[in-house]
Amino acid sequence: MNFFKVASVSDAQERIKTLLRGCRGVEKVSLRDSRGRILAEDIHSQEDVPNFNKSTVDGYAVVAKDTYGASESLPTILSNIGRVEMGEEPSFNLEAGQCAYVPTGGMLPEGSTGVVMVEYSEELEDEAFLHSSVSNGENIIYRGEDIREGDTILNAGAEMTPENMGALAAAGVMELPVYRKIVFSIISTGDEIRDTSKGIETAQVRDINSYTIGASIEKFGGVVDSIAIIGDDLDLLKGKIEESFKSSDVVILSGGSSVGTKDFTLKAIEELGGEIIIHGISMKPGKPTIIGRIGEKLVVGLPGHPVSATMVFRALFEEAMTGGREIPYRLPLAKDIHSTPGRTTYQTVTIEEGKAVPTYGKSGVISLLSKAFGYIIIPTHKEGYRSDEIVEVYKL
Ligand SMILES: Nc1nc2c(c(=O)[nH]1)N[C@H]1C(S)=C(S)[C@@H](COP(=O)(O)OP(=O)(O)OC[C@H]3O[C@@H](n4cnc5c(N)ncnc54)[C@H](O)[C@@H]3O)O[C@H]1N2
Ligand code: MOO
Repeated sequence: MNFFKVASVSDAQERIKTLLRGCRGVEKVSLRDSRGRILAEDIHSQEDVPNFNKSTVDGYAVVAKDTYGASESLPTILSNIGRVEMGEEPSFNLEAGQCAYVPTGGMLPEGSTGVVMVEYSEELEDEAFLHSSVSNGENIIYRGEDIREGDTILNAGAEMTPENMGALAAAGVMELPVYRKIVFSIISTGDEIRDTSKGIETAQVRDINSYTIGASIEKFGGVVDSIAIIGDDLDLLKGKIEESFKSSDVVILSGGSSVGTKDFTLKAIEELGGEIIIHGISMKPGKPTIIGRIGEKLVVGLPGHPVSATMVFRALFEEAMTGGREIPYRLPLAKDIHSTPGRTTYQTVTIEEGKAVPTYGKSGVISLLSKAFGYIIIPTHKEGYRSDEIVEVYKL
């Protein structure tokens, strides 16, 4: 393999980001179906939330000043002028010397500046004895206090979390523009690869990569359109890539990226008229990675080794697809780690007694990942980390 163009991890990430942007259209989805989607435009509120002054307690709406000095032994006595019903506008206003019963969430009569909780009151015919004072604004949410008409509720790029969905629901935004999900096809290559629950012959291997990559695509908000296993046959591979691109934005290949005589990924991209953008990344594991394009579409050849394929996919696509990485845990290291100079090392770790413990294994061994808690990234220029240094651990 000619690694004369080996790229840094950050170069490769930038290329992927740019290429994915080209595939990203915008579509409208209903608020109910928006969880996990990324907003394509800022969303402004067309209304005040709430659209009335409301009580946050069951109690008596008052002019706060009237209650000043009220206590258990010396109540304020106010004229009780009515009851507010939930969901209804009160038919009266409140003036000094008056109070009115308002349930939690009920609309306050105009003139109210506080609400005394019901447990500090006694109602006697058309009067209420209030045994506690309230300050101005106490127990009230004012019109527009939550969201004001014209406010930006969410910015473009925001992820639609349950909480963000709540904010849009409050303002009645029932349909929203989100980025279209990126559509992927996965092709696992190799004469030895099988996808079956039945027995396999000696020297055959069960397909792992379409599972790890497929699930990662969905986790990062993409769609898996098709999955195929193709033997080491250049024409079959070319045909499958062309077919996949009829309905996908990105084709992910695994295997066949290294130097073996049957490693066809490079040839397939070139013979389909594509361009090789990156061949080789200074990353460990995952050096023999290929990034190419055929027209506007992106083709990525991941190394066949399952640990490498999974880690490279995450390194290249997580941020580009989700807009950010999850915040890492900051933990002390249990022992020294040495890394390969000139390569960004993705080092798996477990956690024991609050410390990150590096775990080692070959990149063909998937249990290295399934047993790990997460990984740390050792930058190219670092030779490693010392025991007890604080490191950032990303969860797998
Ligand atoms: N002479 C050299 N040999 C290798 C080099 C090198 O620089 N010089 N690099 C090694 C590294 S590092 C990696 S990573 C692999 C990458 O090889 P390929 O991308 O060509 O992958 P394959 O040879 O097809 O497969 C490698 C290994 O992984 C297994 N595999 C492949 N696909 C799957 C799958 N879908 N599910 C489960 N396992 C899979 C495959 O059976 C092989 O065992 O090259 C090294 N060699
Ligand atoms: O890059 Mo290989 O991906 O180190 O195992």
